[in-house]
Amino acid sequence: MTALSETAAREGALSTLRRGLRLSPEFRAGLAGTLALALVATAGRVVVPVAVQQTLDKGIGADGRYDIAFIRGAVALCALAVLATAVCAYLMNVRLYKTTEGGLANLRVRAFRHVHDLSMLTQSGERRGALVSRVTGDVDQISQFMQWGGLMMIVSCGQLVVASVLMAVYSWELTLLVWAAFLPLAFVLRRFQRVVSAAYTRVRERTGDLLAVVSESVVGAPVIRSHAAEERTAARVDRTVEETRRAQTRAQGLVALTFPSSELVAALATAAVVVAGTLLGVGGRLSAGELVAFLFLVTLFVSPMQTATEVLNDAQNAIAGWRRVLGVLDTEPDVADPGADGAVLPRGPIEVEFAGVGFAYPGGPPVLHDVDARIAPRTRVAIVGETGSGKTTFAKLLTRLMDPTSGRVLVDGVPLDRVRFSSLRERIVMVPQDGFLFDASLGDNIRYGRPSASDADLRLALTELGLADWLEGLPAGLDTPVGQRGESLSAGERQLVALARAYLAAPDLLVLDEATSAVDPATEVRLQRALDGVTRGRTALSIAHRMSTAEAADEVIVFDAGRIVQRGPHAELLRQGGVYGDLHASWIAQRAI
Ligand SMILES: Nc1ncnc2c1ncn2[C@@H]1O[C@H](COP(=O)(O)OP(=O)(O)OP(=O)(O)O)[C@@H](O)[C@H]1O
Repeated sequence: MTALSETAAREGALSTLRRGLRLSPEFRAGLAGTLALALVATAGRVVVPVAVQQTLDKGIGADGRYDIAFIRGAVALCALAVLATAVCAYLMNVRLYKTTEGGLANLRVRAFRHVHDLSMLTQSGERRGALVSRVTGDVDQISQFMQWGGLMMIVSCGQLVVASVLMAVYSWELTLLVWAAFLPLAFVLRRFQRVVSAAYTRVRERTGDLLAVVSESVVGAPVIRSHAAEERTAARVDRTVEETRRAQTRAQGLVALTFPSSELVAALATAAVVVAGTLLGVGGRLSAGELVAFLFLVTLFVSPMQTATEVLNDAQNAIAGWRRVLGVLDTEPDVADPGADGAVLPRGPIEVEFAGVGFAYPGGPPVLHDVDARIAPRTRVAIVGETGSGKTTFAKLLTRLMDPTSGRVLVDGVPLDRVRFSSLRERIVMVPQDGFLFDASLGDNIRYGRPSASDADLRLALTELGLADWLEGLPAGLDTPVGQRGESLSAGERQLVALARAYLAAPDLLVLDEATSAVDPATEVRLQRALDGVTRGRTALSIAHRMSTAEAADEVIVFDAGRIVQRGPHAELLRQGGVYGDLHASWIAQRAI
């Protein structure tokens, strides 16, 4: 599987919510206590209507006389209830914030780790910005619901139950009337929820697209400027902003429809209660105090119905967010770590074997066909071939960034997919064409290969690679900041850092994708020297773009249209001519320009 899982996208809202909540067991921590607080907070609210009813019916007599002590007691009870409700609501809020923040932080970490575990192919199936939004914006949506909507849901449900029970105590006929008015609305809301859910899923998708387009435009700013494509890019960003706005407006519009309908039903229910309550009162079956208390309770019953529309809004947004986060977490890494069951490679130069290896990118034609090759330990091999002949694909299979479609890759006789990731990443290191530098100091970037290395270790490594003079020439030595993605260094210097990083990591098999960018003669000499130092005594495969690398290698492997067509030392291949002869001729011609 290479695309992100679609299971979550097809799943119903409730099942997504259930699965999402199960994913973060932290949400359930201390839930009983929070619910108890919610119950007290809700129960406190019904004290006021009951006290009013008691005051009207018992505190004030029909003859106009009143019992001041009774009324004082009722008022004091109300004040106490209001205070208790406020304190419980505060404590409940604090508890919910604590548990949800903890749960969401873990969810973010898990989603982020999982993105890292996914293979390169899966990651490239989704735009980077959209992947980022799954770990950031989508989790934020969940957070909003968990901290406000979720709370309201708990309180509202409690309020609905308590208000209904108390209303029934006063008059079951009037309670039936209120329920009869609201039941159709609840039914309609439930159906409507599906439409709203789809609208919010679209909002989350558009937001992900927006992040992807904006981040691509920022990262690609130099290319955009150099091709004077600012207007085209701005138009693309504008279009995505507009699509996001439209999706948001539609979703909010749908939700807005629910609010007036619940207002309307509330007004109708209240009017019906007044009329029917008066009739019951005239018939002697309801006192004035009971009718007033009932009307209070109807307000308590209605308010959860009204907040339900806002909660629905939040819940839909959160469910859409959960769908996208689950989409990441449901995706099985197709290049999986065998973990503790896997093999650990013993230290020492590595032997590599490709046995009948074939590979096709998802949905594409085969790009490697039946590749057989054995590379002896400590051999320095240059891989050459026309562009698109399959060299990088070969290197990615060797470093297990992807698995072959057919055949096997073995290191020291062990199939690569049986080797533990920890052992694999320690023993086999790939230096990509443009080794990514982080926005930190030069020293920290080199240390990335071995975090425990001291400054003295770094200096020694650079000296061994013949780069001591280069380090001396830098304004702040190892503390020199390299800027974002290493932009403060030249392309050649970035390659030097990438080589030093690999040298410090001391792998036993080194796979180098030689950079194609032209460098000045002094850096070229340094690079050659560093390359020699890094590969000495190790099994090393270099995807060679320079003739000098092929000449210096023990052996050259020539790729053509996904097959190995020639193999041997440079001088012998030169004598043979063929594809290597043509490549060599074009290198000579390039150098002459
Ligand atoms: N991520 C990908 N998805 C689909 N096809 C790809 C992908 N990467 C490479 N290919 C295709 O696979 C074939 C081999 O590509 P590969 O990058 O291995 O060639 P290469 O010899 O390293 O080329 P170059 O010297 O230009 O880097 C090409 O036809 C390329 O279009």
